[in-house]
Amino acid sequence: MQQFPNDIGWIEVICGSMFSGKTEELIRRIKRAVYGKQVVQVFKPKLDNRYDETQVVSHSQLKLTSIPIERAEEIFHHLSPKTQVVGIDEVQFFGSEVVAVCEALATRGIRVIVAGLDQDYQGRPFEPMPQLLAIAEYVTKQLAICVVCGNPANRSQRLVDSGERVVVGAAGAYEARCRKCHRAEPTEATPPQTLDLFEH
Ligand SMILES: Nc1ncnc2c1ncn2[C@@H]1O[C@H](COP(=O)(O)OP(=O)(O)O)[C@@H](O)[C@H]1O
Ligand SMILES: Cc1cn([C@H]2C[C@H](O)[C@@H](COP(=O)(O)O)O2)c(=O)[nH]c1=O
Ligand SMILES: [Zn+2]
Repeated sequence: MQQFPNDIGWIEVICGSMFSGKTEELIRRIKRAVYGKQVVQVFKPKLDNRYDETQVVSHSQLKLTSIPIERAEEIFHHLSPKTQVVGIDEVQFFGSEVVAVCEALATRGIRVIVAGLDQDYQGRPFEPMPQLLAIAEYVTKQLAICVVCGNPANRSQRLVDSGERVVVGAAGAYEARCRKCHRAEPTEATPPQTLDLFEH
């Protein structure tokens, strides 16, 4: 009989806008799994080389070692038979095949935790997130803070002039905005708050 790492697997989705804390939440869950002596592997798309080639890095500089891959199926080439938890960051950069990969991992008894954008810069559902939300057992929607008005933000405002859906970037290229302040077309950056309460 085939041996599964856990009695049962499942899929957890952490979604939301940019700067909403998806990566921080992924790192928190992975850390807790490691405290629990679970065998963990984390993957990220090679495309996301903003802060580091191999590490998953949050906007607040929390870091986690990961395996960079181009296509979701590569997870099976790297997967150790003992792995109990698989984390995937920036899941929106994988094609629709990541849905079947997550499903297969969960069916094998693996806890799958994926983090990614639910909307693109125009506020449209960012595939494959809608499909992942449909099949997940657990869904967490994170909110950032709108940099224009201070309300909860569920959208990512693009600041660079491009109509391509995929444009890798962080602060300077995007900012968090609520639905009232968000514009589907790229806009200028919101001027920063002049009062600096934090030491650098
Ligand atoms: N407008 C904002 N709202 C909330 N957090 C922000 C904002 N701008 C920067 N941050 C920082 O981003 C961190 C979240 O980073 P991260 O987990 O990488 O987000 P995500 O993966 O959702 O883009 C916050 O803890 C905070 O330090
Ligand atoms: C909205 C939007 C974002 N992106 C890119 C920009 C970043 O590289 C990632 C999101 O990173 P985060 O960890 O959620 O901050 O996605 C994009 O390519 N297209 C978009 O529409
Ligand atoms: Zn706003």
